[in-house]
Amino acid sequence: MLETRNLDKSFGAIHVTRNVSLKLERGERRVILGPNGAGKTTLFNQLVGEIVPDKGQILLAGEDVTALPVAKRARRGLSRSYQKNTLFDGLTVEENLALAASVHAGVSMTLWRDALQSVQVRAIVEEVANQVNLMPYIHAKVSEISYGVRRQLEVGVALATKPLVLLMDEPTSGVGPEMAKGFHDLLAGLPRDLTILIIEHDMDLAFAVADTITVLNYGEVVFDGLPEDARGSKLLRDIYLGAWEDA
Ligand SMILES: Nc1ncnc2c1ncn2[C@@H]1O[C@H](COP(=O)(O)OP(=O)(O)OP(=O)(O)O)[C@@H](O)[C@H]1O
Repeated sequence: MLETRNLDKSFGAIHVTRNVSLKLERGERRVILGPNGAGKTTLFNQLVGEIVPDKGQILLAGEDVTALPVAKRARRGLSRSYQKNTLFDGLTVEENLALAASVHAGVSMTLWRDALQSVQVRAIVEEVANQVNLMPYIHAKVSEISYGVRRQLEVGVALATKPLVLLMDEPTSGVGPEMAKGFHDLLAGLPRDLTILIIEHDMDLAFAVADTITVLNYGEVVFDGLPEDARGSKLLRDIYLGAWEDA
């Protein structure tokens, strides 16, 4: 569903992505691990089209999207849930979801309120709000909801575009342990045919949700395989996981 072939990127003398080849099957949930500065976010930026790779290819559902700009890639089904806040504070949870859904549904709007008049948009909003447990906050303004609920809404906004592939950059950063556990439950409730790629620093969460794990170091893939093999690998434990588990 999502594939990179020999992706390579340098910023001047810094080689940040080194010959990265990944292949995610439909419905696969993969976690990307790696120390600070390993090149995880830079890889994501290339996947969504914010950064152009120097070499290599990116394929989405079998089609080469390497040259496509961000918006066109998104329309093909690649959606990113941002670590930075991309919500409209003055609008309600429902309205934020409706705006994202209207883009997918191709509903034309002269006013943002028009989005909620569409039956198709309303159906997506309801479905997504249930999936990410936002019903209790549906009429609250974004400025009134907690940080943790905002993070849920960011995932909801990404889901409302009905993606084939969802990219999440540290979805639990800055939330407490209880919220992180809630996020695990949230992921468990998402459609099994949705392909998900997550950058995650919380090791427990990473091992709990991942079908597969990729470890990056200095921009290079140093491990690609099953979580149980990542846990069992002495090299990885010593270099990456050990240090984090002891922290
Ligand atoms: N636009 C840029 N220009 C120059 N160097 C950059 C740029 N973006 C990233 N880098 C460098 O590329 C390297 C990889 O950064 P990146 O943010 O991708 O790592 P990361 O694995 O996501 O780290 P973290 O876990 O801290 O978020 C770092 O050395 C960073 O300083």
